[in-house]
Amino acid sequence: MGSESLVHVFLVSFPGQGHVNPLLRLGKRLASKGLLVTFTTPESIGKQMRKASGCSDEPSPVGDGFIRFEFFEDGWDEDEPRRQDLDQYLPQLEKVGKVVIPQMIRRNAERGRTVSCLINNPFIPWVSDVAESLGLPSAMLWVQSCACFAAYYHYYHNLVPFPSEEAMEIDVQLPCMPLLKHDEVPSFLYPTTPYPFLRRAIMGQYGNLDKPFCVLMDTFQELESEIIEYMSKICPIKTVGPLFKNPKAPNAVRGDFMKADDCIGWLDSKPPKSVVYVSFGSVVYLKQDQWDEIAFGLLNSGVNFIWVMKPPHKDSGYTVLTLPEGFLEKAGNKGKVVQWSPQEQVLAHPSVACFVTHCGWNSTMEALTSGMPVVAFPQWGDQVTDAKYLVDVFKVGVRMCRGEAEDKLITRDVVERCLVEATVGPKAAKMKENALKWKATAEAAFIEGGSSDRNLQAFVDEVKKRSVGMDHSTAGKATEKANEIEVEAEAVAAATDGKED
Ligand SMILES: O=c1c(-c2ccc(O)cc2)coc2cc(O[C@@H]3O[C@H](CO)[C@@H](O)[C@H](O)[C@H]3O)cc(O)c12
Ligand SMILES: O=c1ccn([C@@H]2O[C@H](COP(=O)(O)OP(=O)(O)O)[C@@H](O)[C@H]2O)c(=O)[nH]1
Repeated sequence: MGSESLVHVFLVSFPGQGHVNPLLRLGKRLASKGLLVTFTTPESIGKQMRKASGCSDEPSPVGDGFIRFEFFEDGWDEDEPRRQDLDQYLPQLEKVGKVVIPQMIRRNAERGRTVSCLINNPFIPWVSDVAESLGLPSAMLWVQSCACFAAYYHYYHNLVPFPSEEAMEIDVQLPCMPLLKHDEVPSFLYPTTPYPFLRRAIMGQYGNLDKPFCVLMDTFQELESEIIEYMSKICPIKTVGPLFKNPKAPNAVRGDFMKADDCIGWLDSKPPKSVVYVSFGSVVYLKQDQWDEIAFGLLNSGVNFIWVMKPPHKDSGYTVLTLPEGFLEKAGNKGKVVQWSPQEQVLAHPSVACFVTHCGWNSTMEALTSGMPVVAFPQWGDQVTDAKYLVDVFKVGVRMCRGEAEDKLITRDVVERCLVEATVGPKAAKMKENALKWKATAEAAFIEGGSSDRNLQAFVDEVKKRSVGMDHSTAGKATEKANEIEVEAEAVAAATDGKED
């Protein structure tokens, strides 16, 4: 069957690695169940994805369906530094997206690829408005834990007290969740967060939560059962994780912004469970003094290690981190420093003993599903909550810090102690045992007939059902509406021409 005759879903992603990865993985899972999937995000990132991962606009076969990429211009010059400022960039994306997404959908319909459903991830809630205005169903993929979803929900609706300027250090009790200490609540909710724009970006989604007919989540029933059950009564949640596992399409299509450095050959040469993998994800950037302590901690502990040292974005304002003098020589063949790693492969490798992680939700799911114990080094946002769960609830980790808000230098001795604790002795063995249990539970969820697979199938069936109900007049209406929007946009562009800075 050609890709034209398939039900077509259109995925719109916020341009961050931690957002693209889970949405693209969802796209691959949907394609493998027989849908045509178009994935879009701004061209600024599209360019990087094409170069690093070979993403193309030609449909690639995935299982019974296809996936293709179609990027859009966000209206700013290639090297516009304002992209680093979300308070400026998010409104720009919304302004442009509300015009260009309907145009893309119309062009697709004209080419025989009528779109049946729009799916977005957080930070771009206006995608549901676009869907609504076109008469299309929409869904949202939540890319953090259900626990964090619940925390933000209760904050947004003022359902329980959160830390405030009057009472900074209060603990937070949410239904069906362990008590969160004040610094275990997603840190964007602290009154003192240095990232209020990320709080606004997340909260935007809650203002629009009545629009998507389904909230998909990259978690699984058995991992967060009580809170999933609780929140399911309030929101149309479907857990579909771990999304990075796709039995029918391993690794074919990827969305990395940077090409991964090869380190698998090096890992192959190391003994089983002898390597510590250290990565802080795609956005966290530590300070130089902390970096130095980690470097010495790694050297002093004598472990083998792979350490990801991602260069900062040129407009981020961060100064490039350096390694202590003589570090690489001292580490010799014991250590490998890379700019970007093939993380899924690294976590699956038998030589790796533990993962020093910033506890981003993607990394958290990848670690659990790979049966990998962690050393938790959270910084901000959901990371501090994920760290609490990894250590106290899932029991697969040791805690190395409590987050950036603590503003505490973690010394080399502490780094060394945590590395030893996570790799040798009875505590390490127990954590590994727990991690392997999570791996098995995750596998049972994503294989055919598991909880996540059933939820995904139910979602696909629902999209198909709605697309049948959506006769040509609805599709025609979407095209008509897109035309109207385009005419309006042209008028707006003409009226504002030359008036913009
Ligand atoms: O890419 C960004 C940007 C950004 C800024 C400018 C620009 O032009 C493009 C992007 C800002 O904040 C982020 C925050 C993120 O938090 C991360 O989001 C994940 C998914 O929500 C969580 O799981 C992780 O813990 C958390 O670290 C992840 C990101 O990818 C980003
Ligand atoms: O060297 C690296 C570092 C990270 N990742 C991937 O980048 C994503 C990071 O997402 P996460 O939610 O963990 O953190 P964020 O970058 O959003 O803070 C995960 O899927 C990782 O597998 C990777 O492939 N190579």
